Amino acid sequence: MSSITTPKVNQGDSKHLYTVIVLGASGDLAKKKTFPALFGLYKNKYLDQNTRIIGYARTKMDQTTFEGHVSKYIKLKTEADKAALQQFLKLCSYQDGQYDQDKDFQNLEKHILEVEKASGSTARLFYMALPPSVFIPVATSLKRNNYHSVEKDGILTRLIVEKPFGMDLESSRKLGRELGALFNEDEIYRIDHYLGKEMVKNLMILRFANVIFGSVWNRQSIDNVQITFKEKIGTEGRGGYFDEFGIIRDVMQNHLLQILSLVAMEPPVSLSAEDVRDEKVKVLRFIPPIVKENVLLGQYGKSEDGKEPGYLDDKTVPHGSKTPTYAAATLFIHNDRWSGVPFMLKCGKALDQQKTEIRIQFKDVPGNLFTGLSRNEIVIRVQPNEAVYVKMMNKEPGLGMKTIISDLDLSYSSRFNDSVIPEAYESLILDALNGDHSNFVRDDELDAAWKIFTPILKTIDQGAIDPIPYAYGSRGPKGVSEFVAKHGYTRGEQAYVWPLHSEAGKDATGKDQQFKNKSN
Ligand SMILES: NC(=O)C1=CN([C@@H]2O[C@H](COP(=O)(O)OP(=O)(O)OC[C@H]3O[C@@H](n4cnc5c(N)ncnc54)[C@H](OP(=O)(O)O)[C@@H]3O)[C@@H](O)[C@H]2O)C=CC1
Ligand SMILES: O=C1O[C@H](COP(=O)(O)O)[C@@H](O)[C@H](O)[C@H]1O
Repeated sequence: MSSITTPKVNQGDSKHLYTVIVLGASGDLAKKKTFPALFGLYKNKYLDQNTRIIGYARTKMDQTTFEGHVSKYIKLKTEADKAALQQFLKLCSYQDGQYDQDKDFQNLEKHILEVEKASGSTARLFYMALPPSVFIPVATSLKRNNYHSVEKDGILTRLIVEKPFGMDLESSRKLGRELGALFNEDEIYRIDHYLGKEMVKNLMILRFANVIFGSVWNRQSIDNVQITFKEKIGTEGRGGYFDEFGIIRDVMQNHLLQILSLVAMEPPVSLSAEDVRDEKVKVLRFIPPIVKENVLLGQYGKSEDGKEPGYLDDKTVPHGSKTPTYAAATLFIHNDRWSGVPFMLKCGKALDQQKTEIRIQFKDVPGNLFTGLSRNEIVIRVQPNEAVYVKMMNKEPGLGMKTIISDLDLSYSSRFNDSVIPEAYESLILDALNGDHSNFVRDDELDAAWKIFTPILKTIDQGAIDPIPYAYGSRGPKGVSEFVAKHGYTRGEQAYVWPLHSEAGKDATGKDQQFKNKSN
């Protein structure tokens, strides 16, 4: 049985023991992602057992309430997990304070110093799980009251920053300038949690460690690429926040574009963070801004049965808002490898299913030896049910020479069933502790990304594109199939059913359902 690569066991930066300070510790992100990820690392011994965790936020909480908050989303499967959580909570403490008061950050400093004295830690990782409005005030207060350097005091400081990194090119640059005046680029870790997902991290290996993929990864062989993000849930509970941003800023400009850059970049000189990020920036700079003609927007309404509310039914959403909850956009990369190949990014909320996938569709087979062929596709399923499958034509078993569509299927659940896939946040926090920037967004990468999206976002913000309504729980707005077809995606003549590798996937005769497919 093969095993997937697990992060190297490293107790943080080799010579440093960390105190992790979570700012915004009372919030949603901290409770749903940050604390569970820190616990996951602790439990699996990727975090030094002497690491200390301090929460900081405005809400007043005693230790018991804080522990309840830390534990709320931690899943405990075994008795050993329960025991580990009790040990983990002993490492956690909380301090309340405002986000713009020096005296409160001085109190935090006293708390950190006490913790450092007791644990012997020599490095601080500040994790900003905060809304963008307090981002710079907090960074300024930290720099004034809690910043140390290895050179001056033997203490290392690192800062993890969460998106959104601005609203457009201008605001992102302003944020970058203000943050850059406080911290060095090598102290900043901008999180795009999609870069911590197993299948996104797998992209470089698939591309650059397989000669069979490497040699066809270009415009000569590939017809079009789709990167799709679908969520079943709507904006429930965060409509007010979401309305300021819309789906393009929420998902497409960051998560999907990061995936695109890994799919499309040239091989890096080495796996070093700077070499990888140099290539990602380079490919983004070959992409001109998205034009209106290559965009389709949607906004969800009530579900067909009327049970699920529409986006505009949310009282926190401004009346008559045109904010898109669905977007499809086609980008082109004007370089030798990709010229003319459409990269379609699609994302939406309140859709028929949850999935994130990369679908690389190849050109038609030249000539007319066979008819009714479907195109080859490489599909990389990021989530759920991680998989890589290659759709290909095969001879239908039996007498005759009929073709049938089939697949080479690498489903992680059956191939790597003894391996645990780490949560994206676990992987990224470990990288930050280890000082590895490869899977974090560099400032010039951000700049290149905003250049692609800012003009179309301005057009959308002016209300110049009406979103097409779609029902909650549907495939998206009418026109999506035509949109992808316009940019070259062909569904093929043969119906394709995945046999599922289970009894449910067999028909009455015990044959895989796949063989019931109609072929030429
Ligand atoms: N290892 C694994 O896990 C494997 C799983 N499978 C599963 O088998 C099933 C079929 O796989 P696959 O061949 O890749 O998918 P299909 O080719 O059936 O369809 C996928 C693509 O076509 C689009 N699409 C779906 N329905 C329509 C429609 N009615 N009109 C136009 N476009 C449509 C989808 O778009 P959109 O998503 O945007 O709606 C998507 O881009 C999937 O559920 C897949 O996950 C297959 C092989 C291996
Ligand atoms: O950043 C975001 O991502 C989530 C989806 O993340 P996932 O890991 O669950 O796929 C999305 O729901 C949210 O709107 C967005 O801000």
